[in-house]
Amino acid sequence: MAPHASSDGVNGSVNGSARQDSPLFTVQSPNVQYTADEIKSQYAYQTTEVTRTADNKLVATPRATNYHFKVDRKVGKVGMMLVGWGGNNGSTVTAGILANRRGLSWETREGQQSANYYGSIVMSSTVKLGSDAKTGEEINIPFRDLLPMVHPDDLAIGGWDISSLNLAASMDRAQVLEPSLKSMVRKEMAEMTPLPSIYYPDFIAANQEDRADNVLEGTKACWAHVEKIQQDIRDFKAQNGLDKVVIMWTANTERYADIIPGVNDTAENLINSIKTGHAEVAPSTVFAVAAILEGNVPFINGSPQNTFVPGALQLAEQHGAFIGGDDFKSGQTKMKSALVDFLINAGIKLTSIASYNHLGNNDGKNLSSQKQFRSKEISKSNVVDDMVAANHILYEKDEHPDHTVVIKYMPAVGDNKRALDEYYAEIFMGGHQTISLFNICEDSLLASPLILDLVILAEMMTRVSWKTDAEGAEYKGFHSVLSILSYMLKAPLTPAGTPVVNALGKQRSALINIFRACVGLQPESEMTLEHKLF
Ligand SMILES: NC(=O)c1ccc[n+]([C@@H]2O[C@H](COP(=O)([O-])OP(=O)(O)OC[C@H]3O[C@@H](n4cnc5c(N)ncnc54)[C@H](O)[C@@H]3O)[C@@H](O)[C@H]2O)c1
Ligand SMILES: O=P([O-])([O-])O[C@@H]1[C@@H](O)[C@H](O)[C@@H](O)[C@H](O)[C@@H]1O
Repeated sequence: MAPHASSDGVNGSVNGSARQDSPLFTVQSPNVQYTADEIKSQYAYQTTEVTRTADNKLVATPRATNYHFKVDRKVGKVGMMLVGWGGNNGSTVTAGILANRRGLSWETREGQQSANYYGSIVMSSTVKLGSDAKTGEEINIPFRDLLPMVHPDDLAIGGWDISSLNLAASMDRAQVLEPSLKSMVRKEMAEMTPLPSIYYPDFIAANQEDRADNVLEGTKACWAHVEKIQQDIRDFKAQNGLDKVVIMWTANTERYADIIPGVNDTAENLINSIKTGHAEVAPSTVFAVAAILEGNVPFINGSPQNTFVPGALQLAEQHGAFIGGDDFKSGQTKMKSALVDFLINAGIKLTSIASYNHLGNNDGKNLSSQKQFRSKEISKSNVVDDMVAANHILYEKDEHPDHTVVIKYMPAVGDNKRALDEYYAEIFMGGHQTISLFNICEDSLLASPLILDLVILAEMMTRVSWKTDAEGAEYKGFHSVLSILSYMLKAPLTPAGTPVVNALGKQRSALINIFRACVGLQPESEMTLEHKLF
């Protein structure tokens, strides 16, 4: 088959094909074995265990835990199903894949523009592999070459929307892409039509009702909805000959669901609540349950609502299903998670963070409703907690900077969100530093690459397994909650009882170093002793 089968335009899907794995590098080590199908590694996980003495002194003890990792090298054919496919993000990421797949370039006011995957950590960032044996210079490789990952060009694309517009009309409605580019993908996009979806009006803003003309019967959860979504997944897989599907929620932000004992607090209660049509089960939770029960269908929540109520979390763990979320970290918050990390680690005491933004797209329209805004306010506000808590020199226990989040809907600016931030800090000897940022984020052009990274990395994790050195230990998958995805998310979901890390640098290092461990490589320490000890 050609590297990328042209889109066959089947409703709800666009065909793709698998790309074979030809590694850019191999690791020469007794701890790493390569076969045609697998990479197996033995890895000494180095940590430092800290204990406290009776007189409150700390004792640090190096520890090494041996793990065995196994990577399935066969990527197979992968599909991405977007909930909210007809939205700004959904139509933009779809056009982006088509343009890259065909190697398009188009005329803009600034001249000729070629398709790219800028903003994707997988496709457009590099990582340090090591140093040249002869010259000592850094050797950096594309992130995507760390492990055999699906190429976004090869993704089959499908999904659902409560709006019936085909993807060409959705692309026009989004007003994100250049007309010259749109004209080049219009025909293919026009052949893509979102599958009808479930619509429970109470969970999104009332101002969304005018686009809800592609909805399944029923305005609250029912088991038929779960079964219909599962059938849609199976049909999509069959139509495209897929080995795997990843589902991404990029539909509107929902209000938070109340956590109600007996309703959504356990897996059993949640399933029963769906079966009995309880009104407090959100569409996003119904999609998550359908994906979890379908099996081997990772479900990622790109929006801030609490899709993963306790019952959904328990169900995912019971089924060993991968879930991840919440809320793409695309612009204002991504900048914040890097800047706050830098300032506090530089010993500068942030005392106030004011984050305002206005935008004019449909996301902004939905967020103009208080309940939906509240979901976003929560995800945008918690992003500094871990960095503040880590520095007890600057902050007393439970002390934190003032932090406010304001979002206004201003239709005129469309998808080109204006983010205005002020960071106010105490510095040496009573001084103050004020950092004022004006950040025009083209929201969908920043979020679309994150959708690809989340899908590619979630699929990658379905092909990674691990075991300990224990006698008779069996390989198994990572925990159901994919906290490894946190770099792309504002409010990273983590396994119960584990810490939430928002610092952008730590998130990226964790992702890279776990992938390095899969091929038996220790983290890059950046010590470069070879340049210091001679
Ligand atoms: N930079 C960003 O764009 C960004 C960043 C972080 C989070 N997000 C979140 O991503 C989501 C999508 O953003 P967008 O700009 O594409 O918004 P959008 O409003 O353009 O698209 C959302 C789509 O979801 C559809 N929809 C709503 N309810 C649905 C349902 N139950 N089933 C299927 N489809 C449904 C709508 O019809 C719409 O087409 C929003 O929740 C937003 O908060 C976006
Ligand atoms: O990722 P980020 O730029 O901090 O946050 C964004 C918000 O500022 C914006 O108001 C909202 O509409 C987007 O969905 C996104 O959540």
